Amino acid sequence: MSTTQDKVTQVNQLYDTVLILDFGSQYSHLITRRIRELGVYCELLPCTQKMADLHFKPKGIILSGSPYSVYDKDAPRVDPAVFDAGVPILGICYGLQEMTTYMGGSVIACDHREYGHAMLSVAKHPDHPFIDKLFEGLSGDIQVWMSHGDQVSAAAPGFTVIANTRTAPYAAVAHTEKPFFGIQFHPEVTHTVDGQALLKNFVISICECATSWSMDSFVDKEIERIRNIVGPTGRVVGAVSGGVDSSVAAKLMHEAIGDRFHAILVDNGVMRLNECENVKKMLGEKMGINIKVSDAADLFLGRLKGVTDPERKRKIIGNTFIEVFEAEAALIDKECGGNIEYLLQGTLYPDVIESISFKGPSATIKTHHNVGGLLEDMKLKLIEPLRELFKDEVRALGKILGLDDELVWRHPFPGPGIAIRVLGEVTKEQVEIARLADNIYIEEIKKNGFYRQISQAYAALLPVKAVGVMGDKRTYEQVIALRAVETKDFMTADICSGAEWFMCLKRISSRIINEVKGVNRVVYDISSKPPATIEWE
Ligand SMILES: Nc1ncnc2c1ncn2[C@@H]1O[C@H](COP(=O)(O)OP(=O)(O)OP(=O)(O)O)[C@@H](O)[C@H]1O
Ligand SMILES: O=c1[nH]c(=O)c2[nH+]cn([C@@H]3O[C@H](COP(=O)(O)O)[C@@H](O)[C@H]3O)c2[nH]1
Ligand SMILES: NC(=O)CC[C@H](N)C(=O)O
Ligand SMILES: [Mg+2]
Repeated sequence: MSTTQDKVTQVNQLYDTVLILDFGSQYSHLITRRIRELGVYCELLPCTQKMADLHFKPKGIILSGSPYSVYDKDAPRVDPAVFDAGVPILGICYGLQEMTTYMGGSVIACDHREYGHAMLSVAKHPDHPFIDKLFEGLSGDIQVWMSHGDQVSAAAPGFTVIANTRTAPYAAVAHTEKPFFGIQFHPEVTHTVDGQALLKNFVISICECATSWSMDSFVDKEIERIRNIVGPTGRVVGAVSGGVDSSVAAKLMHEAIGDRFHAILVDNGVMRLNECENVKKMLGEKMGINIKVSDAADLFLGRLKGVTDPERKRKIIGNTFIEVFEAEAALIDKECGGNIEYLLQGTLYPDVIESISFKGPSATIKTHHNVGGLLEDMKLKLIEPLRELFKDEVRALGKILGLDDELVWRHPFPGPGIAIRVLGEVTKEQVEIARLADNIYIEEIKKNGFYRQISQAYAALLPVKAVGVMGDKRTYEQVIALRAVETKDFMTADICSGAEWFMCLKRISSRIINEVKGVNRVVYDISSKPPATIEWE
């Protein structure tokens, strides 16, 4: 799908950009993270990307690792034009092997798969000082991390060895005439102690990239870019939830086009305590964004009546959400004389990376957005200002844009909200119990200074009753389960633990049982993800 962004300058045309070609390694996105951390912009594209179709000129190219062997029949191949691009190339693991094979060397299966640490000895080349730039500042034995079953058995013509290990005579090679480098180990993982220094040598010293990628510089350029896309009269609608992604996207849009941006918050009846009022105040009054809260609580709760299956709940909420959003957007469009051309989405780079496949764009396309279904009907063009950013970059951007810390560091909150945290049937009464318990939980977490170290915390209401005793009387009430996890990417997660945290949980339990009617027991969920998930439904 072509976006409006094709018409205007793209981010990769504004910054020195390193191109990372993905051959399917599980670490490919880490290379992207590490280089961005150096202040250099880079993009990860599938290895099927043809150089001829590239809309920008990269300052350097990195070929990633791969689960394939270069001698496999269906192994992914590099576009030969990469080697004529006239820019430095770094092959990592499979990238080294593929470059070696293409350029006339050979690669064979090793006797033993090598997975783990290895010590690297670096050789100096006084005759070719350029070659030594890759390991500049790194001397003696270097601890590196390997993960391979194949290795180079003969370097390609023109290449020379620049480092070896006990078992890998070609652990690093370089071309003596061209700026081509290959390494068997993985500099992108933290187990390679000086990996970041090596990547820095490559992108800054060898590719000569400017370290201009920072959220400070991104703000102005992006605002300018949005203005060019939308034009002087165009209008934009966007769904906002009060979560960090949609709030940062909304703020950026507001800075760019002011009141021509129309934000819509859907009250689906399963938001947290006072959330809609708070988000309206924060985005509307504090940030000056044109925001409308659409009260659809009864509609959502009506459709959820009698539904207990988690997937059906999600579907009903997702579909109803789209319906309400479309109706509101149509109303706004009418008010503005049919001027709305664009839909703002808070898509992040991980969504983009997950949607591409190293085998090429046709292999897997994941629909990852709950408002994606709007497009066909509404004929709106997409505008996604966070499309190139990782979550931590979005948070940094939020800070620069002056968003409150409370908003910037907000735990993620799922679109289906409390409906997937009330197990079993979702009724107004059950939502209210979960909502009050959750409010006490989060309030205490903040008061006791745990909020920032926890990645996500919430209270769920279980559809079971337990016996208790209160004021000498038997009680027979429901159970609240508390969840608190630490995670970087929400794909895997550990539970929060520690003596102080448990003391805090005890106080929270007592407050919930005393203050929330209908609850006489609180349990703490100690399951990690996997095998459990973060949400209960
Ligand atoms: N109640 C809601 N009203 C309007 N839009 C919503 C609502 N809930 C979710 N959305 C839309 O769905 C998108 C996806 O939600 P998601 O929770 O992944 O992101 P977020 O809320 O912006 O940030 P976070 O992940 O930090 O919660 C939001 O960016 C927003 O556009
Ligand atoms: O916007 C969202 N819509 C959803 O339908 C949804 N389901 C789960 N989540 C959030 O995703 C992360 C991982 O959750 P799970 O471990 O439960 O899959 C956690 O952060 C969850 O809160 C959602 N977010
Ligand atoms: N990590 C990798 O890139 C591995 C490449 C290749 N599959 C090997 O085993 O050597
Ligand atoms: Mg959210």
